Formats: sequence, C-alpha cells, structure tokens
Amino acid sequence: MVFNWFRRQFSHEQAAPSTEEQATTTPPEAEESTEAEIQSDASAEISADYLSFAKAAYKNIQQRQAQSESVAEPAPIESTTDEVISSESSEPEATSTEAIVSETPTDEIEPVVVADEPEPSLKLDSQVENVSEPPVTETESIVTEDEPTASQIEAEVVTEDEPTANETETSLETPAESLPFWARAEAERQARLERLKATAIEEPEPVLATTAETPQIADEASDFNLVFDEGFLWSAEILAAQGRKPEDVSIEEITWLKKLRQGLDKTRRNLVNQIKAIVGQGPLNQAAVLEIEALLLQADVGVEATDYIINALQERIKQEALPPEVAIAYLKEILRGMLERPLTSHNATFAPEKDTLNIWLMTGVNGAGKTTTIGKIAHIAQKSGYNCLIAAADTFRAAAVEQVKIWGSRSGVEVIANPGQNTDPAAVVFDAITAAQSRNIELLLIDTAGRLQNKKNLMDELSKIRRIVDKKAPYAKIESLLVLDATLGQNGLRQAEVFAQAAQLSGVVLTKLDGTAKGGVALAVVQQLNLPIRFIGAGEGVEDLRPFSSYEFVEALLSS
Ligand SMILES: Nc1nc2c(ncn2[C@@H]2O[C@H](COP(=O)(O)OP(=O)(O)OP(=O)(O)O)[C@@H](O)[C@H]2O)c(=O)[nH]1
Repeated sequence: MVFNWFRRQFSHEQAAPSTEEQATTTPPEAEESTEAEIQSDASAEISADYLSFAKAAYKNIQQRQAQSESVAEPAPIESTTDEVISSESSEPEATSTEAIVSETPTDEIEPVVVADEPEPSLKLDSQVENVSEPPVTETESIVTEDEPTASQIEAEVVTEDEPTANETETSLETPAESLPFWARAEAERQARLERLKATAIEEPEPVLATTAETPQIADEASDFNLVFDEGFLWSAEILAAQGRKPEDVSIEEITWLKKLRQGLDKTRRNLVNQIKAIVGQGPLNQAAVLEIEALLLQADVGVEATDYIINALQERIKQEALPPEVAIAYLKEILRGMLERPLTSHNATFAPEKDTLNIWLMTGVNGAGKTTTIGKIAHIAQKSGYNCLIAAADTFRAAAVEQVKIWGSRSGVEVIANPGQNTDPAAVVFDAITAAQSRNIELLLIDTAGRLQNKKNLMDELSKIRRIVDKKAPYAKIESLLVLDATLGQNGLRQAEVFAQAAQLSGVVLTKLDGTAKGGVALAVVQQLNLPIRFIGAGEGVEDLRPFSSYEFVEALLSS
C-alpha cells in the first residue's frame, strides 16, 4: 500500500478541536473522561498520552527501518552507500545549474528585455485549431541519462515506504494497534504506560554513519535520522491530534513536521512570540490588540489580513475577557479559518485523480522556486504511485530546461523538452500532452517561463499554453499553480496579481518558508488572492515540499 502524500490532509471534523478544547489541549475523542478528571490532572495525563503515542510511533518506525534494511537490502549497508555514491553523478550538475540560476538575480525580472517570440503565435494557434495536424516534431523525449530508478531514489532517502499489513502487524508490540489510546480505560492506560516505561527507548542507531562520504545525499538522508527529541515529540503530538495511530506514523511525516516547525522558527520568534507575550500578559485589552496589529503589519501579514485578524479579536474581547490560553487558541482558530476560507470556492483536497490525466501548470517568476517545486512534486507523485511526466516549457532560458532535466532525473521522471533554444513553449506542451496520452500519464507537470519582457507577453504566452491544454486534453483535470517566494513578502504578492490575471490560478505554492521571518505572508496570500495554498516548501532538498495543511502550519507557527 503506497502512502499517498497528496491525500494527506487535515480533516476539520475529525481533528480541529474547538477553542475551548484547545485551551485545555484536550486530545481528541477524550470524551469518556469526566469533567472532574480533566480539571484535576488533565495536562499530566495528556502529556503521558502524547508521550506514549510518541514512544509507540518511535518504536514502530525503528522496527520498520530495521525490517526494510534486512528485507529490502540483501547487500550490506556499506555497499548500498557505495551504490548511492556512484549513482550521484547528477549532483554536481545540480549544483552547477543552481549556480547558473543564482547568477541571475531576481531583480532581472523587472527590466524589460524585449525578445520577440521566435514563432508567431498564429502558427501555433492554427495548429491548435487543427489538432490532427502533426505537432512540432523537434521536441524530444528526454530520458534521463543517469536513469535513476525509483529504487535508487528510495535508497537515497531511506524511506519507510509501503508498510504492508503484515509488516504493520509484526511491527507492533503494544495493544495500541487495535484501539486509539485515548479510548482506553484508565487502568489499561496506566498499564500501558508502565509497559512503555519498562521498554525504554534505545538510542537511535547511526543508520547513515557513512554520510561524510556523500555530502549531497547526506544532507537529505540525514533528515531521516530517527531521533527521539523534542521535535519528534511535537510532531507526534500533531499527528496524534489529527487522529492518527502510532503505527501509521512515518519517519517522513515526522521529519517534515520538524522541518516545518524549524522553518517557521524565524517568523515565530519575530512575530508570534511577541504576540504570545502580549496575549500572555492577561486578558486582552484594546492596547494589546493595537500592539498585535503593529506586529502583524511588520511581519508582512498585509493590511487586509491584519484588519481581519484584529477585527475578529476585537469582536471576541467585546464579549468576554480572554485568558491567555483561550486567546491563543482563538488566534489559532482565526488563522486556520483564514487559511481554509478559499477552500469554500476551490476543491478541499488537492490530489491528482488516479487513472486520468491531470495537468498542473506551474507559473511564477524565475527564482521563486518553480523548477525545484516541479522536481519535488514529481518526486512526491512517483512515491505516491502516480505516473508522472514533466514538460520543460520554460524555453525562455536554456538553463531552466537543463535544471528541469536534472530534477526529472533525481525523481526518475521523464522530461519532454525541445533541444532548441527559445523554441515555442506551446509546442513543447503540445508534444508533452501527446506523450502523456500515449503513456497513460496521470500527472503532467508543465514548467512555464516566469521572466517575460512585460505583462502582455507573459499573459499571451500563458494563455496560449492554456489554450493548447484545453483543446488537446479537454477531459484533463487542469490546475494552475503559482509558485511564490515567501521571502519576498508583500512584493511577491504584487507579482502574484499579474499571474492571477494571466493564468487562471487555482492555487499557490509557497516556497522558502525556511529562513524567512515573513511566514506571515501565507495569510496575506489567501486574504488578498483568495487562493488556497496547496504546497509549502521549507528547504532545498527533494523531500522539503509537502501538501499544505492549515492545521499543521498554524500549530507550527504558534508552537512554543
Ligand atoms: N531555502 C529554500 N530554497 C529554495 C526552496 N525552493 C527553492 N529554493 C531555491 O531557490 C532557488 C531558485 O529555485 P528554482 O527552482 O531554480 O526557481 P525557478 O523559479 O524555477 O527559477 P528558474 O529556474 O530561473 O526558472 C534554488 O537555489 C532553489 O534551491 C525552499 O523551499 N527553500
């Protein structure tokens, strides 16, 4: 059974506790406890429950790792690592391509560099009108030279993929597998805690001890080191609060949540901690609300989103004094509500539909992380069991095509590109759709140019691509995603407005949340563009982009 990363979504009904519940951080489905019990030593019990959940999850992951090492890897670890080293020939290329990209400052987006499209759009349009006409034939299907197989990629990242039912069964020693822990009677729970205490956690094994020899891989692989630290505990708690079972928790999810929280660290320190300090001073009053307003504006949350948050807080404090925990819980509720509001007019889940052609147009200015995002989504798609293909339709810059190819190679996903420079991107798209149709591709990711000379050219090119897609694959599920660099804050939003007009956007990918204090821009994005955030990126590694969860984002933003 393949874990579908795309469908890993927070369910509001199941997981979102009410404000009051959050204030007491009562774990979900704890309704069997009496009020008195909750009042007395609820927090100690909850901590124990979460701790036991985390321990059980930790043990399960450990066992799965041990199993996958012994079953899937007949060769000793050393030889596996050697393989990884030898298959890593593309890594230096990746570095050099990124170096090329970084030579091109984002500022260059602004200057007008008029370069007419090489082919008159009329020619392409006529092709579209007569779909039976053979497409441009120069476009080549580029099969990656290295041809890293899915299993090689797997070897790179040490996954816990495909825990079969049998594996799951055998990996569990605790009775927690059949019932959620919070549903157990007090006596049973105590017994379990005792048992867990007895089976103290072993020190994490240095699974990737040879990482020094493989620097690039080491960076990614080390993300999967299993360490029972504070970050693990927090991540496990977030998963438990969403109704997950310990046996369902994977090291990848834990790693991602840790990364997300770490990525939002600067935002949290600069913005949220100050808000929490204000809220924690006592019941919210008008002066405190004004202080919060100033902080939000400074953190690029934007005027509209700030007004919304402040109004909501003021409305609430008119009705009742808000003690600190309730105020924080209410703030979380406001933020989650804002982030989820666009979902009333867009699909709540964002996953490619199986056994059909899904086409995702990726747009955004150069440097926003578009190519990287395509590579990461392709990786997720492969791992989640979708047939995936990439169209390198950013023909404006040769390096962009090369970069897509490298990412395709890393994910084992084929790339359709045109060997010529400045060729018609719509022709590449046409050929990519033809290839996708003949190969039963389920997800076609289209890279588009981000740096066009002016707004009109950009709009013309994007709408031309869109026309091709609509005409050639009218049955396909089409999404148009804008990749936005979070570090740009409000400036990024101005760019977004241009793309929103040109590309019929259906969602946003927010990249580079790591290392910026402007994580608050996520709120501005949804408020100003009314577009849902579909993915967030918090690092440069292939595993550092995941589907967006408003619950996890807000928890990470406001975690202590
Ligand atoms: N820290 C961090 N860096 C990122 C993230 N996403 C992308 N990057 C980096 O941002 C730089 C630009 O990313 P690209 O994917 O090349 O951006 P692009 O929009 O495709 O730009 P072009 O290739 O010029 O079209 C690269 O160095 C990426 O590694 C992220 O989530 N976090």
